[in-house]
Amino acid sequence: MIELKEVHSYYGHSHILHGVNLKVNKGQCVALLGRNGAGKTTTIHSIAGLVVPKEGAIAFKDKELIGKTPNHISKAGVGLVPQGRRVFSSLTVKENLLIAERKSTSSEKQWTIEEIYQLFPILKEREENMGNELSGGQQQMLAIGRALLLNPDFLLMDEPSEGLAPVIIEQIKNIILDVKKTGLSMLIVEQNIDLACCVADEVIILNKGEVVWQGLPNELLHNEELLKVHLGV
Ligand SMILES: Nc1ncnc2c1ncn2[C@@H]1O[C@H](COP(=O)(O)OP(=O)(O)OP(=O)(O)O)[C@@H](O)[C@H]1O
Repeated sequence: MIELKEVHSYYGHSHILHGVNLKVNKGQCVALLGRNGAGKTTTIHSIAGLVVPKEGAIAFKDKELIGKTPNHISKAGVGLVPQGRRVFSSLTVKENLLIAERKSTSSEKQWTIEEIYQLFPILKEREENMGNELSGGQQQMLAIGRALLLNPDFLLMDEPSEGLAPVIIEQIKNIILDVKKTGLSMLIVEQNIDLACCVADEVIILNKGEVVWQGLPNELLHNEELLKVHLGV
């Protein structure tokens, strides 16, 4: 589905990604973990076209993404649930969803607003509320709903649990599992190791812009050394 080969990304002269290699297969959910500043968001932004890598290759369904605009990459089928949700605060829930609705020519699944409401019943109840009247968890649901309405084949999620209470994180975890059941391929950046290991088929650890470990969630959870050295647990 998507493969990054030797990706090098920079902010100005700061060299952030030092040859990242990773692959997400069709229907697979991969979690990207690492300490603050490891380069997780930069990796996601390099795929979405928000950062343009200077070297390397990103093949998505056999087409090269590097050099394409974020709009082109989105239309090619890559969805993004950004860090901090970024819902439109001065639009209602329904308006936030309506502006995201788009027919896809590539995706097998065509999401409707009604299906988003089935996934998140609370959004239906709040459909006339403004974006800034929602709780953090509800905003996260809206951000995921908006991304799904663009009918992606591959979804990037940047820290979906950030700043949320444990009970809401549990809900988000179940939602990610529900979305996964639809067959959508996903790459999820997370600080919450339990959430990541519960939803992911495979885990990748980044450190200083390089992949330092890759394996199964269970292998990570039983590797105290790895947890301590790279994740500070
Ligand atoms: N816009 C920017 N300009 C300059 N440097 C940046 C910019 N955004 C991020 N960086 C730097 O790039 C490095 C990687 O940041 P990135 O946000 O990718 O890390 P992360 O692993 O997602 O961390 P976090 O968990 O804190 O979000 C950090 O050293 C950060 O300070």
